[in-house]
Amino acid sequence: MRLLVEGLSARRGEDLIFNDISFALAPGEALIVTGPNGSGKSTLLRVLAGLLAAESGRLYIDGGPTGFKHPHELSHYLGHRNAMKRELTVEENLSFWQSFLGDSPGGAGISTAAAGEAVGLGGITHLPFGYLSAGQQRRMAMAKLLVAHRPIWILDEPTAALDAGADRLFSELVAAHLERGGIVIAATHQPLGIGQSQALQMKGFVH
Ligand SMILES: Nc1ncnc2c1ncn2[C@@H]1O[C@H](COP(=O)(O)OP(=O)(O)OP(=O)(O)O)[C@@H](O)[C@H]1O
Repeated sequence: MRLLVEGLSARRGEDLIFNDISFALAPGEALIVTGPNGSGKSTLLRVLAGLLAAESGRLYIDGGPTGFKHPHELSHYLGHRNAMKRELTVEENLSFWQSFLGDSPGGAGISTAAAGEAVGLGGITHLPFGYLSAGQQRRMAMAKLLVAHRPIWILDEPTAALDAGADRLFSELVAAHLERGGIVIAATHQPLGIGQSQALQMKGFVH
């Protein structure tokens, strides 16, 4: 399976934020998206995740699983926000995402308890999400990536608010996903420590 992006452009309001972006990612490959604030990294990721419509271009899967309409059905999206309800426990939040997302063909997510363990917070999944510290909340948002199988991980500033230990843990989770033949697209201002990857430098407005 390959993820192919050809001539993608996107508009926000009146402005063309980026134009003619193309890349191809095979299993085990990562794309790191960099660029100054406002250069369009989040916009690109949201288009890839199916949350925003592209102005032009296309995004498709070559080979691999069938029976889906858009690549976002094969993708996890971790945005700036953690997408968890503060009043629900961590366990309830992860269970919601597990059943809402379901597994893509070709794999299965791990249990919510195992995902809590995997991000180093196994003992506190019974707590309301809102009780957790900012870094713990981000770790739990990462656990969401593990409870449902999705071969493509789209990550927007995944390590913001993380301490050095969590940074390392996150690199390990991403590396393991790539080793299993996953694909990763990450926007970041800091290195993710995942070895070889493709790079895309966003420039900002296209006039
Ligand atoms: N809903 C919107 N309507 C109009 N313009 C928008 C909208 N959302 C974002 N923009 C503009 O699109 C541009 C790209 O924003 P985007 O969030 O993609 O940048 P970014 O590279 O991810 O920035 P950062 O590094 O600060 O997260 C910015 O100039 C922003 O003001």
